[in-house]
Amino acid sequence: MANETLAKTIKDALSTVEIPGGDSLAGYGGLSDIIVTESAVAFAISVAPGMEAAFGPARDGARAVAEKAAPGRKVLVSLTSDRQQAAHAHAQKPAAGPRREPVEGVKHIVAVGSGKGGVGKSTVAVNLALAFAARGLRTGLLDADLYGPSVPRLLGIEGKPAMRSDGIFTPHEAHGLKAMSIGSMLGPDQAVVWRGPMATSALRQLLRETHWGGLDMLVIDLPPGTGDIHISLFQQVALDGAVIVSTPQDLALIDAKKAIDMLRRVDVPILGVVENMSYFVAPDTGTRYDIFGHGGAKTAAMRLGLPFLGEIPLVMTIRETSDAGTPVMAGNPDGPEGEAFAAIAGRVLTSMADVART
Ligand SMILES: Nc1ncnc2c1ncn2[C@@H]1O[C@H](COP(=O)(O)OP(=O)(O)OP(=O)(O)O)[C@@H](O)[C@H]1O
Repeated sequence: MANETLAKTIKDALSTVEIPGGDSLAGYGGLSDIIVTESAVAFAISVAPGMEAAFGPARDGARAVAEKAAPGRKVLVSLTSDRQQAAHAHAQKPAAGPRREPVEGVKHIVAVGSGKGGVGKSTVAVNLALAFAARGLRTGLLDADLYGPSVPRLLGIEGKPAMRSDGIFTPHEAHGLKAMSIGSMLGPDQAVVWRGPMATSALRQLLRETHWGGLDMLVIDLPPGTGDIHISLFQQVALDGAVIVSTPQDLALIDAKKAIDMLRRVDVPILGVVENMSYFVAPDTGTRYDIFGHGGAKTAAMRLGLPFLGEIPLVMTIRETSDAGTPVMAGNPDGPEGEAFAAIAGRVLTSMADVART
């Protein structure tokens, strides 16, 4: 069935779902558009603050109806009270919110974030995960970068993950990692239509409705910047901490500081800062050039009292191997770039142990 036809079928079927007050969900003003992709169906139900519990049965009913109408697709239904979300996002210090729950079958979770896009956050996240795996840790990678999911390309994975009959995903496996990407749930250019609450809910379900199968470490590649998705993730998931990736340029550092500020406000331990594209190594001569004012992130980390985790040079091999779906840590772990990532992974583990002690 075409995606638009299926969206209409689901909308019609929602007329059988009752909301508090006795009306049907199909006619309710707080129901979002129904987004249908090849692998997923997503929609949001916005309710007035305080009405979440009352709408719980409607959400469950809506999910059941949509699952019946769209067998084989993951159904993501978010129930949100928009005003509260907005208040959380902009409050000086967001409320601790609901309990921070561990993820079943996952011992440790590390998020990788950046102040802005394009600084190499996904590249660092993937290679960091591979470096953990190389140390013998059972490692997973969750690509939460809704607006530029790059893990499928970086790991060379294609298609949607398998889903069990109970709706739980079986993650992809690549280079010894278990991997899930929000990208495999979206069609091309679809991120923009996923409103904040819907994206948040999709992410929560990806995290919690995947059979990770016993992991020592889960690395989450966050979307760039700071927003509702981050805050809701930080409020709901027990993270060991976050790694911030920045380039040495002043502007990237200003944004990185904003991300650090947000993490502090939501009480997420900051494990340290990685400087990516730290210096340029000429491919022909191997000569090193500090063209971006190398060292900016280290200085910033020291000023902010944060561990500096290491620097990664700007080298063509990193880009080429990533584009080919075999990141350096998978293809050439003993080369200089691989060693840099391995050293950073070691410092992240030390930092996690330090945080756990305090
Ligand atoms: N150290 C590096 N040397 C050379 N190229 C790099 C390096 N780090 C990242 N790149 C390249 O820069 C581009 C952006 O990297 P990446 O996708 O990891 O950034 P990002 O911060 O996750 O961006 P976005 O937020 O847009 O997803 C990619 O083409 C990647 O291969």
